[in-house]
Amino acid sequence: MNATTECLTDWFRRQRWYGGKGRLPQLRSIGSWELPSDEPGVRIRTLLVMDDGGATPTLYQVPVTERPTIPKGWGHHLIGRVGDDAYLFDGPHDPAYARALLRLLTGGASIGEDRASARGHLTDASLLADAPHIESKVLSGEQSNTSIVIDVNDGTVSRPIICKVFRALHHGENPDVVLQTALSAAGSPHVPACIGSVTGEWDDEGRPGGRALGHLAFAQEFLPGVEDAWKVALRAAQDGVDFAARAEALGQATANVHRTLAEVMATREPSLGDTVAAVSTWHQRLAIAIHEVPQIAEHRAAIEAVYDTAQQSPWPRLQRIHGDYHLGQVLAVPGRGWVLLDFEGEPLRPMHERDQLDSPLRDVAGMLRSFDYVAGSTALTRPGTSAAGWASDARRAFLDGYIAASGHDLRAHRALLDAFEIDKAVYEAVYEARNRPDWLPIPLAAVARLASRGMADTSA
Ligand SMILES: Nc1ncnc2c1ncn2[C@@H]1O[C@H](COP(=O)(O)OP(=O)(O)O)[C@@H](O)[C@H]1O
Ligand SMILES: O=P(O)(O)O[C@H]1O[C@H](CO)[C@@H](O[C@H]2O[C@H](CO)[C@@H](O)[C@H](O)[C@H]2O)[C@H](O)[C@H]1O
Repeated sequence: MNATTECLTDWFRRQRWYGGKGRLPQLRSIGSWELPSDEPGVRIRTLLVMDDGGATPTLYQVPVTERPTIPKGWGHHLIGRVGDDAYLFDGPHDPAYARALLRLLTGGASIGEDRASARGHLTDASLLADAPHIESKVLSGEQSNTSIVIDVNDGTVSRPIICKVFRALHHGENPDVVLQTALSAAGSPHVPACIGSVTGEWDDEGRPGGRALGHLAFAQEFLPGVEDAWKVALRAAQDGVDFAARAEALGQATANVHRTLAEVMATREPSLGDTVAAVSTWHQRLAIAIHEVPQIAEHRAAIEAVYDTAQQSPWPRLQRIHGDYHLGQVLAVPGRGWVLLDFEGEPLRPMHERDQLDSPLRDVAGMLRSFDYVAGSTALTRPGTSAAGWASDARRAFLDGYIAASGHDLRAHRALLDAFEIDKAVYEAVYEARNRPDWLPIPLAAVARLASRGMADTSA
């Protein structure tokens, strides 16, 4: 371990994006590259660091800057001291890194060495002003990656963009970049306009050819001062404000996004092999969940009966979908409507499963669960208040909007939709047990309700 990697170990544990939660990382350098700096005395590097401490190794992207002094107010971005005369900082918080990243992205050049390198890809320059003056800051909040909001200003017009720096890296295209770039290029108003991305290549002994290739960063239009749909919906539910019209519009936006994805990317009729594989994934997930959350076991037989019925139902065409769709992934943009974000898929699923064709019903079920979460969270945080009626109205309106805009009568796929919803609630039970045990009752109640209601009930 070199001095830089050594100084990262303790800092890693405190990072929101670090997957090792509470465990000491075992770090190993895989490679690095240096970005040209426009500030004398400042060195800008991106390190690729493998953590071998978990059940499977995880590769992280760690942009760092080195400065001879600690600028005023920068103490909490300090990673440590390297050598006698340099301090190491968390790169995304350093404007010199933000400028260098933007130059890489727009320049289209490749940078780096044999072991690891990066290349910029500019897809739409229209959102970037000429000879820009740039200010940057890292978006606060619970994020699995690190997003830098960069204000690009040509002296007259100021336009913010957001550049998401992916932290955990995987071989293969990142669906967040691929799907939003495709939707943006097709003119969809339901995603932020895309500006470009950075891809990287690094040594990976486990892969044929010994090399891996994946996305490192993604730049989009930033929509300032907007709220996400979770906040908007929660406030409406708690204030007793009807949400049906907005839920219906969200159903329409979802159907429009699915339609555009089906037009510009591959689709196929599901084969028997596809449905068998999907149902087997539900069963595997159920088995893992019962192991981690034993309260689910009493519903196992009823859940498996729903899965059996779903297996025999007709399945709609497979296509690319959002993959981890919930109210927190949607922005309410005044004058534009609902804008979807974060097409990276469920963080607890391996990346190679997330870039496959999938059923659009997975997204529909995800959002139905999210309305139920609004009611569940209201009951937990405001004892004595019920938003159950609000949630069932919102669920119904969302389905109505989706059906009207897509022309697909989802209620005819009721058993299948129930199966996807149970699968999501089972996933949520594991997610909550690991991350927010106080919220576990929300998905557990849904599992019990959905497992017991059978297929006779056709209400939303
Ligand atoms: N283009 C954007 N405009 C405005 N806010 C955004 C934009 N992209 C992301 N955000 C904000 O950043 C948060 C995290 O973004 P997300 O893509 O979900 O990142 P992560 O993959 O790290 O979870 C969002 O919930 C939203 O509040
Ligand atoms: O946004 P992420 O990709 O990190 O998604 C994960 O975290 C979500 C919680 O932030 C989790 O969503 C669950 O809680 C939401 C309320 O906080 C609720 O609206 C969702 O319906 C519910 O699934 C998501 O499952 C998880 O993958």
